Amino acid sequence: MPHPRTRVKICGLTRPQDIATAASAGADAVGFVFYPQSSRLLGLEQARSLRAAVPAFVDVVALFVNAPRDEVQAVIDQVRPGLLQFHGDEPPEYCAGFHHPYMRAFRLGAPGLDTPQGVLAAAQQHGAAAAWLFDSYSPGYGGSGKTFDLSLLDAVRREPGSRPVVLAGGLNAATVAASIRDLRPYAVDVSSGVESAPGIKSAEKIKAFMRAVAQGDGAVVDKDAQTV
Ligand SMILES: O=C(O)c1ccccc1NCC(=O)[C@H](O)[C@H](O)COP(=O)(O)O
Repeated sequence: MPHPRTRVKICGLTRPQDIATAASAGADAVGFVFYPQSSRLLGLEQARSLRAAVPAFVDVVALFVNAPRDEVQAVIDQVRPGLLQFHGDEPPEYCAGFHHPYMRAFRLGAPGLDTPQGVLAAAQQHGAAAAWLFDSYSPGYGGSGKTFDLSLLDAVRREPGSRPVVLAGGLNAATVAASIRDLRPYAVDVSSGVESAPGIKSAEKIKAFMRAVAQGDGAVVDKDAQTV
């Protein structure tokens, strides 16, 4: 059975032309960052305007870090993301409380997330999530371009009840195909690796990244179709 196509989310978009490039290159989702300390931060009006530039069949993911509930709700109401991404220390009840599909991010290498069993235990608390996103630990929470040791996902990969795995953290066109071959994630997520400057995406890097994902998918066609 063929390996299902790896989905791609491109995160941290701030310009309509980058959304157009991502969509025409085949990205499945674009990420809008609502973390005030981020260089990719969007205001509500800017996000509404960018949302209007997202074509049909491309999902919008709204990313938060420990945000007040009313800020998340305002984005849900006004930007209409298909998926929320919680990238901080949000507990399960908070994440589920919006009654909106969400993805919980885990920053691997942080205390408690530095062993495969610790990672699995943390992720299993979020069994209601639509997906689990695994990123590298960085003091600034995410979008750092840092990688993590993939063996930290060993217990998650062996666990039959796992949620779909989104691989993030330092991916780029030179590395993503090998990561797909090794891990076979449901989706990959990239930000820094397709940028020319923070928040400014490079059309060439986006296209190269999408080509490399297709190469990674092609390399696993004849193997066991199991994905995480
Ligand atoms: O992009 C940010 O500035 C950001 C800030 C706070 C939390 C998360 C953030 N970004 C997350 C992402 O862009 C991706 O989900 C992921 O971390 C991949 O980033 P990168 O390593 O830069 O490819």
